Amino acid sequence: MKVVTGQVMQSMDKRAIGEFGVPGVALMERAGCACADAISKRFGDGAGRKAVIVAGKGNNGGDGFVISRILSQRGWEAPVLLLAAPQAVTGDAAVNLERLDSGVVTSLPQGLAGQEELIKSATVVVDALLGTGINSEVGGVYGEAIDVVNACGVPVVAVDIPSGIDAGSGRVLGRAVRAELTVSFALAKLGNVLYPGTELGGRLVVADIGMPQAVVDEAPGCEFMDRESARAIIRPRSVIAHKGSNGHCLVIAGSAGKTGAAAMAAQSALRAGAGLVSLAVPAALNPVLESKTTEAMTIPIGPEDKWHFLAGALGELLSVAKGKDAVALGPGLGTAPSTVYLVHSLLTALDAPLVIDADGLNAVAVAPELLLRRRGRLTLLTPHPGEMARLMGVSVPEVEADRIGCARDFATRFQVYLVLKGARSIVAGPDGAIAINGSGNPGMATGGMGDVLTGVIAALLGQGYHPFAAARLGVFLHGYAADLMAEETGTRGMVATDVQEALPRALQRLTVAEGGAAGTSIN
Ligand SMILES: NC(=O)C1=CN([C@@H]2O[C@H](COP(=O)(O)OP(=O)(O)OC[C@H]3O[C@@H](n4cnc5c(N)ncnc54)[C@H](O)[C@@H]3O)[C@@H](O)[C@H]2O)[C@@H](O)CC1
Ligand SMILES: [K+]
Repeated sequence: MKVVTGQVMQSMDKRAIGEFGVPGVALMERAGCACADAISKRFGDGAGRKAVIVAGKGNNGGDGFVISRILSQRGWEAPVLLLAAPQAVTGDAAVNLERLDSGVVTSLPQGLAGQEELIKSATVVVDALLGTGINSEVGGVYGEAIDVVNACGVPVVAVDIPSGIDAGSGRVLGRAVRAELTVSFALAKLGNVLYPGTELGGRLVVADIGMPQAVVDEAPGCEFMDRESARAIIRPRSVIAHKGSNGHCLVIAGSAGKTGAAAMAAQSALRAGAGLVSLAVPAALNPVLESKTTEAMTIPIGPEDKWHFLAGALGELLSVAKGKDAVALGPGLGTAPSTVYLVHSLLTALDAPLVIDADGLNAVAVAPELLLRRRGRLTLLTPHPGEMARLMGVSVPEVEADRIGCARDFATRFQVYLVLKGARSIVAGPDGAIAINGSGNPGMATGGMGDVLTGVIAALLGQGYHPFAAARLGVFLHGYAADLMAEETGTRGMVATDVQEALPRALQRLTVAEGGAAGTSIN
């Protein structure tokens, strides 16, 4: 599913109207109608139902006027509380304001004070205060109105996006409405799918409002990874496949106390469909990993009494890496200076597609310019916000304030593919392309989940997926496996090996056709 910024959506509206001759009032009619339909579907129709529409003076309010008219025709009582003088309403919104029966609209330029009882008596409150036109922090009467709506205890349906959310980032501009359902138009906005906006919007429905297909197709946006997008990437496995044709991955991982990271990365690569997995570990750890893993082949590297990799392991590792289809570097490596040195040498010497995580990233952060010396070889990094901050030399809050910007900036500057992990992981390509992952849940906020993702992505790279496809499918599959686990056992107490073991089921669900896939509800 494509998602766009609020600004892109506004220019799409202009293009549809100016270039394709679609009247703005027709777009508004379909937008209002889609909201009314969603409300009817959720609450039914007929007498005894009351929708209180809280409207601003822009086109978001205009949609609210249409909703009032349509619900009234369906037997609802649908009063409009307009936070402006009627003469402040212009354009398509004014056309729809005039179409309302007298007595339906109460003009309240001073705010909602005194309307609390009416609002509390509603079946549903419709939030039509602010949409993509929001241009500053919300305060004054709009801010107070948002507080009243949030305090009323009645289900709220947001028109396009909860009022107060920045459509380009999902940020709360001062304060924002909390809705149980959001009906967004033509395409979802970034603010509908990124936190905290996505959480405040509740369930999201994206409605077709008759935007010309060319306008939709040509709009610059990014991909939101949902089941459909994952299915479009995933390739069927050949019935005559053999272990050699499903990719041989090498995992370079482990140090004292971190054998689990190595085991999970290797095992997850197998669970994500790798044909063969070799696991190179510091020699002293080999007995532990021999018993921890069954299908993966362990390769002891370096002196028998060493619990971490030494710089001198380069030659051994390069010969082990020969002929491998993908290499995963980093899980549980530790940060011993000689290991960091080894990672730097491997960066410039390894030819196979390379996924770097965890301590591998900490080593890269010391000298990120080494990435540029990989000269056209494929590199994929999977930092969490802390690692991203170290890679960029900025603070974690700076990363969190602009996750897409940071991911894109690093990926284009260092010509790598990058997954910035976290709720709604961001995938960035060296050309600046962006995807946002839609799967996953808070149960994943535990140690080892990153090692599982590294294994999954390495397996996909090894099977020949393009790195941007491997990263997008990998993050979705990883989160989707966790979602399947959560369906069964909830999110508390979920551990990384649970997700690892659910990977085959997630793959199976994504490759078996789903009946009745019509509809655009995404969560
Ligand atoms: N033809 C179109 O452009 C269509 C637009 N649609 C609706 O129109 C919305 C966008 O409409 P607009 O561009 O009129 O913008 P909005 O209705 O989102 O709000 C803009 C109005 O709010 C004011 N405003 C901005 N930030 C504010 C703040 N922080 N506090 C108080 N007031 C603030 C602006 O001065 C402006 O008057 C979409 O979200 C969607 O709901 C739909 O009807 C589909 C068609
Ligand atoms: K709204």
